[in-house]
Amino acid sequence: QLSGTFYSSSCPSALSTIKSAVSSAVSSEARMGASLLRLHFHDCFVNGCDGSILLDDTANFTGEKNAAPNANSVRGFDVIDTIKSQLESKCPGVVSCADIVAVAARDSVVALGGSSWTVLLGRRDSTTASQSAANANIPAPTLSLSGLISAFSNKGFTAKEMVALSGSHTIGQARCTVFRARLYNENNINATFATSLKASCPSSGGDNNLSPLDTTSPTSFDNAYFKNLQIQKGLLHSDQQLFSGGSTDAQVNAYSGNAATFKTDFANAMVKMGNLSPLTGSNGQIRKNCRRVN
Ligand code: HEM
Ligand SMILES: [Ca+2]
Repeated sequence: QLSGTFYSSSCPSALSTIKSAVSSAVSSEARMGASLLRLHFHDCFVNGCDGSILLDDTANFTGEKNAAPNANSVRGFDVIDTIKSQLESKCPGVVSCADIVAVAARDSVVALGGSSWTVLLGRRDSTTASQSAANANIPAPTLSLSGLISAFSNKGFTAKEMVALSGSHTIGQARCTVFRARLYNENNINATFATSLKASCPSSGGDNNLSPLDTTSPTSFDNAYFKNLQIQKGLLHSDQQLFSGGSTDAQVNAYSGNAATFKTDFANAMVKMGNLSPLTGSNGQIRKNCRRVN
């Protein structure tokens, strides 16, 4: 139902406009590429890729921005706003916020060295958002391997696709508060790695201090994340679960040994993620401002 050429006559410069804005944001701050990728994930896993995560809370509306997985964590909203205002001047009322997020995620991965994919377009924007669905559907870093497999299976993904998508953690940062318990309570962590992380993530305090999810190459979309898992250098509990003597060890080994396979499988899984229940036709709307309904 979505189509790669959806804007080719209604807004021919849509894709190039998004690409330039993402390139410039990522050259000012490489981490922004990671943040934009995550924004698309957290949009799509909550009632589909409909821009719901972009809606601001108001006095009489509670959206997803303050859900537990998003609060003080998800970022990139200003970049999306900049792109939206550029597109509203070029082609008013045409390009949805949900599509901007989907294209920005792809352009971010490419800007940091990942493989490209064709983003199918034509998603429309929601007029609602669900904090409770965000809390329920976005996987937590405390999940076990079976919990991770179920969370993705609930959205139609295989365990193999879950491993590929988790390879997103080859870029970006995480706050001390989400990995502290792993540093201080777990045994399947490289001792030198744990000691060095403890310097910026004390047993109490420093909750917002950041560490890279991929200690080797946090601004390069490569397969170093999987190599780190093999030596117990996963940052999150959930990361290390993928290589912990269970059913996904073999896939981690495969991606660790073959970066090209990882990048191809990742790109294919991203197309699938981008197809999660989009609003099309006359459902939803094209927001003028991504932060509020029209
Ligand atoms: C497998 C289950 C997953 C869990 C449990 C998980 C959890 C997390 C957590 C806890 C953080 C750090 C948040 C913070 O410090 O506030 C994070 C960051 C990140 N996640 Fe995931 N994630 C998962 C899958 C994914 C997927 C599927 C994607 C993308 C397709 C993704 C992309 C990212 C990126 C790029 C960052 C870094 C963001 C930044 O630096 O701004 N994650 N994730
Ligand atoms: Ca990397």
